[in-house]
Amino acid sequence: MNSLKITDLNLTYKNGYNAINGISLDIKNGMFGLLGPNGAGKSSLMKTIVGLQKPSSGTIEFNDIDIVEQSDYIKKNLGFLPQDFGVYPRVNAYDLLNHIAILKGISNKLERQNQIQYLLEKVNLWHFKDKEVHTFSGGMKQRFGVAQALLGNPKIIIVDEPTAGLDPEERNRFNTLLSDISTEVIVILSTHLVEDVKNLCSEMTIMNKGRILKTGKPKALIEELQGKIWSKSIVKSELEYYQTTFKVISQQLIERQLQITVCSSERLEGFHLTEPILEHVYFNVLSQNN
Ligand SMILES: Nc1ncnc2c1ncn2[C@@H]1O[C@H](COP(=O)(O)OP(=O)(O)OP(=O)(O)O)[C@@H](O)[C@H]1O
Repeated sequence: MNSLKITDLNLTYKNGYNAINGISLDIKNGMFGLLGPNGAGKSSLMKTIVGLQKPSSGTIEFNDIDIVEQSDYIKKNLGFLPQDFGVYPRVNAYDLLNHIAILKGISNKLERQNQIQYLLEKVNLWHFKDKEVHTFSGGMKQRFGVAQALLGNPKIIIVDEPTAGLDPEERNRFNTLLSDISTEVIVILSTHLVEDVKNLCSEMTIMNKGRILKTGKPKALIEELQGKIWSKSIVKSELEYYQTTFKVISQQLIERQLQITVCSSERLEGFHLTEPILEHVYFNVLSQNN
């Protein structure tokens, strides 16, 4: 079992901005969702974990090794799947993986061959090994991304907004693949999409303004809101009244009708009691901390 233990982490950028404020997290094998709006500090946290920048204070231990001091240890055990690789060189899938494997330090040729074949089969791209990666569809590129992240048998994989740009079928296939992998390693999924966390993660945290606002199992966090989520269709001119009178956690247009959602422990006359979902957890936590 791998473990990533972050204790009282702080990061202040040179311009004085506190991007990480006293974050503590304990992450084990499985998929961990790091959910927060744009600018919440997710990238700052990821970059600090992988050793691209040093925290101002606090500790990060990976399998009991202090990786702030020994960042090589995490780099050796890390797989990274960025949101977008940018432009692919005009090289076929096999050769590109071979090149990345060399960069990752897999110096034995036979070992490289075995790993590349194994991984291309695992992500269902073995038949396309001679095809240039820039000609792949979005889903194939994402699966290729997973294969490159898995080269060298990493113990921790960091994935940034993985399903952006995938169609629903590709998204399902990709999600199944990630969830298969995560039984033996830590996978941290950084995203602003509640949907991805809901589908994939057994543990999650919601962060904003550099702080952790809530951590737990998605199911348990949803359960906490049972009997407290109320919704109502209103007209736009009433919105201000409802916002000042109730704790409105979200508003959305449903068939051109404005619907508000309110979190309240007390019964609300004229509202419908609604089954809580993870979006309610997310918006409720964010609205408490704005
Ligand atoms: N090098 C830097 N110097 C100063 N401020 C920075 C630096 N990098 C990021 N920030 C600020 O830190 C805050 C958090 O940014 P960060 O990129 O970590 O957020 P994020 O949650 O990953 O958002 P996104 O999903 O938009 O990438 C932002 O307000 C950003 O402007």
